[in-house]
Amino acid sequence: MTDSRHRTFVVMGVAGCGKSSLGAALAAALALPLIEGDDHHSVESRAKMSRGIALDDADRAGWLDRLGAELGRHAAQEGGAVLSCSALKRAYRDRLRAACPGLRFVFLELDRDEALRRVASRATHFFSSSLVDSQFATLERPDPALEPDVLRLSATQPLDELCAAVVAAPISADGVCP
Ligand SMILES: Nc1ncnc2c1ncn2[C@@H]1O[C@H](COP(=O)(O)OP(=O)(O)OP(=O)(O)O)[C@@H](O)[C@H]1O
Ligand SMILES: O=C(O)[C@H](O)[C@@H](O)[C@H](O)[C@H](O)CO
Repeated sequence: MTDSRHRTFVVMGVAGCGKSSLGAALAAALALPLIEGDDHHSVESRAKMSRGIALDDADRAGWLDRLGAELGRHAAQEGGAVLSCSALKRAYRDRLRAACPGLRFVFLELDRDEALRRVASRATHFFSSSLVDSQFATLERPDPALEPDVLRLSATQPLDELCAAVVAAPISADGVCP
């Protein structure tokens, strides 16, 4: 029986990996609400990123708490949700896990050159392409042994294949991806 613990997802990774694209596709495929992480940054954080200044732990703390609260609310009221959120560090992911137990993460892996190409090709987005290197410097890749609730996928796969892989991923009795 599927419950909200099995239907609450965070699509994570560096800028440009495809979080928003896969998040939207997954939310549509599973008829779940989408929480776009970028919509919940403070005005100050968005201004920093537009100026090419990377966020730090303090900038991200309140943002992660707002996202955790949104996840918990949607899980309780709507049986799940899909969140697009960089969640670059283990501590950030743990903060979300604490706010919404049973989360499943989807890590979209992308190399630096392709991330830079994708970010630089977006003319209107607030995120400065000069920040791509800082995203990789901050990223703590999930260790499968320590974070078994993370499904790793190559971000270069076509969107429909990524979406199908998440939907088909096995779930163990405690709600994590084996
Ligand atoms: N699977 C994919 N294959 C090829 N291109 C993709 C794929 N997914 C997304 N893209 C493209 O990569 C760019 C970045 O995608 P998207 O905005 O979804 O990434 P993001 O991780 O949400 O980025 P950010 O965090 O900076 O907002 C877009 O131009 C999008 O069309
Ligand atoms: O943690 C962060 O540094 C931010 O969330 C960034 O990752 C951006 O929000 C995003 O990637 C650009 O849209």
